[in-house]
Amino acid sequence: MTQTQDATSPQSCATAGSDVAEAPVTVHVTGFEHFDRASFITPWDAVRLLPEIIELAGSSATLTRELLPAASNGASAASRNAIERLRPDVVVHVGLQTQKMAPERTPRNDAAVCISGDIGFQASGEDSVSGEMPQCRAAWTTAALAGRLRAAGLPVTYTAGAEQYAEMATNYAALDAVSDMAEGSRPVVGLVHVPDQEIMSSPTVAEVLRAFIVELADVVRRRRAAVAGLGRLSVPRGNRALRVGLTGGIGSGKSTVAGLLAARDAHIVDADVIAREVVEPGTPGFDAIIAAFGAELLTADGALDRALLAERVFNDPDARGTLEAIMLPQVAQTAAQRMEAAAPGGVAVYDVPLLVEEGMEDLFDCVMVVETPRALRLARLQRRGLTREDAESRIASQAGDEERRQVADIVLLNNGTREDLADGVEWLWTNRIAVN
Ligand SMILES: CC(C)(COP(=O)(O)OP(=O)(O)OC[C@H]1O[C@@H](n2cnc3c(N)ncnc32)[C@H](O)[C@@H]1O)[C@@H](O)C(=O)NCCC(=O)NCCS
Ligand SMILES: Nc1ncnc2c1ncn2[C@@H]1O[C@H](COP(=O)(O)OP(=O)(O)OP(=O)(O)O)[C@@H](O)[C@H]1O
Repeated sequence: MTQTQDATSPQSCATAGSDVAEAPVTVHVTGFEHFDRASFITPWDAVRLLPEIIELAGSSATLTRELLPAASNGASAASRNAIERLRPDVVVHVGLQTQKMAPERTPRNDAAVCISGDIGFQASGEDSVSGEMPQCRAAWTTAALAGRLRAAGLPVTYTAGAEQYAEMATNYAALDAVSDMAEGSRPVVGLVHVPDQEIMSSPTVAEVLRAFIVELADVVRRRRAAVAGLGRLSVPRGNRALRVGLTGGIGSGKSTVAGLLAARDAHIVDADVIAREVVEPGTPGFDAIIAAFGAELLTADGALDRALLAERVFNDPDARGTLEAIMLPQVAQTAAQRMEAAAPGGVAVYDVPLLVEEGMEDLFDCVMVVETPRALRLARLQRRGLTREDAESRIASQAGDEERRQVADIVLLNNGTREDLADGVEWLWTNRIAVN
């Protein structure tokens, strides 16, 4: 039979819950002093315009500010120093946008957005940073936050990231500093590139920064609520759609649950659907995959041979990593835009198999995990045409039930009939989703 289960017990923790939700969030924001050309000062101008206290739904963020030297060594040291001294919940580095942008997709808890406007300025000399870029992976956080700011009408583009110059040195110093800290006490690190004030006024940039800080502070609040065992749903979200992350292992029944939620007017975004769109023939994703895996992946009619690609990637973690590095940032970018299209007060659901693997949990107000015994999943996948071996290798490529449970606010056990599942979703909708 189907059972629904809260990962937490909100009623018994009501008092502690309000303490956690209302606790202020500390934010350290830095901006750069002038580079070698005096007019390029927007970062610090905008940072100075930020209020000392930013209102959050049911809480507040308190800001400290710091002017960083433009030289990379000085900026890195100052950044590291501030993190170690202040131990803020959030660090935001604001730097100048250059025309050269390269992927910023670190696996750590950072987020980078770029305010549109290309000023064609390129830092040089001691501003450059040598050494390896941190390990690259999908930047869901980046894409999601940029999507949210854009949905709020702010002039933000998602950028794949920044070149290696002073600002990146600062950001990497911050990431290095936080990765030395114990898990759980690490600040969320955000990076913003802003255009010169001739392109965008400092008050507009400050407004984008404010919204960015609200989103990062809410990531912190949801993480706190989850760690305290209260569930992310306990954090007030203000007047926007409820963001639900729906996940589960392959064949667990996510799409079936998404269908049941759609019947209640939830706005559904499906990662697997987007993952097909971004590799249609003629897309940059398609070209990148052929360049990485070879033309033998083409079918007779010029499309991607998905079965052959599946055979390659689900038996070879390196190949899977290559495919994910190409696809996941694009999937994230589209998904974030679609999630934010949900009306305020509505429910937006992201049906995504790799929520846990990609560390997306704290971006959602609620993480719903569908769990089904392995034997049932194997049987369902074989009915769908996968061989037992293929089904096993896909399951082995994903996180396990225990890892998904660790991040769940709600676990939905799909071990009964479809009617049982529908009853479980009905209960959850009425008692957990609709009441929020
Ligand atoms: C390898 C591909 C071409 C196989 O296509 P196919 O049509 O057989 O499967 P489909 O895309 O419908 O995915 C079915 C299921 O496989 C599992 N799966 C897909 N990609 C992955 C992955 N990278 N890691 C683990 N499981 C995966 C998911 O549970 C998914 O629901 C395709 O899965 C793909 O492009 N994967 C890479 C993109 C990706 O990681 N997508 C996950 C959602 S963002
Ligand atoms: N309770 C159930 N009883 C019988 N069949 C079910 C049940 N739940 C789901 N199914 C079937 O199992 C299969 C897998 O379900 P579904 O497609 O919803 O899973 P999924 O988690 O979205 O899979 P994927 O990871 O491949 O996207 C489907 O054919 C679905 O109709």
